[in-house]
Amino acid sequence: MERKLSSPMAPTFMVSAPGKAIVFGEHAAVYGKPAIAAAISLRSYLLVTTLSKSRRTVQLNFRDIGLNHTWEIDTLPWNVFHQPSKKRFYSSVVDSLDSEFLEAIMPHAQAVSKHLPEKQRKIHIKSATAFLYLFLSLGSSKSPGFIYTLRSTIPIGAGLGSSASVCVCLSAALLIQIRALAGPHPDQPLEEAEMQIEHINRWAFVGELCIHGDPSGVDNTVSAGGKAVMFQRNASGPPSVIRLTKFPKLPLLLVDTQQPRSTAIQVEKVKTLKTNHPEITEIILDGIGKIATSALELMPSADFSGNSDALGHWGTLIGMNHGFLVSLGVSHPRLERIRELVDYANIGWTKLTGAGGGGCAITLFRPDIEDQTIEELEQKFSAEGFQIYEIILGADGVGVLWPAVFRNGTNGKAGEEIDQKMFENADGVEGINQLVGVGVQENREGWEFWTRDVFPR
Ligand SMILES: Nc1ncnc2c1ncn2[C@@H]1O[C@H](COP(=O)(O)OP(=O)(O)OP(=O)(O)O)[C@@H](O)[C@H]1O
Ligand SMILES: C[C@@](O)(CCO)CC(=O)[O-]
Ligand SMILES: [Mg+2]
Repeated sequence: MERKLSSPMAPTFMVSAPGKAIVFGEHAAVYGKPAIAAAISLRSYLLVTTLSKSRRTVQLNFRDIGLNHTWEIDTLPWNVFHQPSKKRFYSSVVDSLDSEFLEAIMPHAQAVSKHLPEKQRKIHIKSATAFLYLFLSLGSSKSPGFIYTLRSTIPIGAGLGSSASVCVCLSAALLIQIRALAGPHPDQPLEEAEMQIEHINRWAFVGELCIHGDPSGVDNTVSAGGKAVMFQRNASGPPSVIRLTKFPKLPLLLVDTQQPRSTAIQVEKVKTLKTNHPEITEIILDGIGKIATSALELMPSADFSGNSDALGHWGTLIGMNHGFLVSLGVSHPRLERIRELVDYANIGWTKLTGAGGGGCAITLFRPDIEDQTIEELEQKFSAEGFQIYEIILGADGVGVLWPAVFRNGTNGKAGEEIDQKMFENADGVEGINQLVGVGVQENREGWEFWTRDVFPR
């Protein structure tokens, strides 16, 4: 059965999904080793506006990367996607990309931002490809016109799962539009909510495939489900995912090198190393997996507040994990500089997080470190051009604001629509958070999440 995207009368709505920090196991996760990751309080927000019946266009307005492109719905390659032999039904499990689909999309994705320098254009093409693949897989040629406006507070290409959070937003929005999802609502049975998260997650993975090449699926899994997970890819079938209900409250600092890089390229680097030095690389990847397993074993007994033993064990594992990642060639001099500054001060353990090659590092502080010592370190980071993020681990997963109206009158009149221009023009991260940030208590009103609070913050 083919489902139609919702009618022209549908109200404007918004979806949101978090970024993530991988605490243990990046890169090894691609090769089926376990990884531990947590959703963070930085998020992406996608506003979906339905156009009047006569305007049959779809507009992708991805403000953070300066992408704004409109396609005529009738000119998109629906015939290729909807061939009887290939039709991807809304409930299918898709775990690889179809080369014929990609070929059909390519001219439409490449039509974006023709006049930009190659590097920037590549970013646009990746996002447009992910969008078109999902839109054509899930939507219908009879679709009314839409505008998809996206803003994110997650730095792009910094290892914090920006791509996955965008893909989760796109997947959730499209599945809502074809009415393949009920809820979320507060009295929804847990099992039903979990199934819907999984549905969103699977299509988000397809988006990640368009952006990354060979993603393990850990980023979209933790972004969709929120909180924290132990994730392990299986040789066939879906990955094994354990939701971690007792994730410790960690004294953590997140530092961005501001050195951009692409996850796909870093993953490719490890692949080449594995081809050239299969045995040694396998030992390293296996070692990383053992670290994640060991960290998980420590967790049920770990009360990290004031328990220096448990904290110290995790710290040692963080240091070892980083060492292995250095051996895989995915660190960067700027990441090593962060580690060096923390090591000199002897106040904690540092590892890169995400794909490396730049991007972010996490530092776990030793117990009883004076606030002043941390402040001094933060000043050094700022002076050397590093950016510090304050994050909370264990954030909510994907959520919906339906309809997208202000509930309490803090930002606009209660009941007034969050219109596209207002959202588009929100001033930077602060402006986005003030307008719609679900981390801001007043803005949470009206948002519904499929995830439940499994551990206290
Ligand atoms: N806010 C955004 N707007 C539009 N596209 C985005 C946005 N954030 C990420 N993307 C897309 O995702 C790509 C970056 O993904 P990439 O996987 O390289 O980095 P990341 O997801 O931030 O880091 P990691 O995968 O290591 O956690 C960009 O090139 C762009 O195509
Ligand atoms: C580097 C990697 O392990 C994590 C990227 O956040 C890639 C992946 O698992 O898809
Ligand atoms: Mg990514």
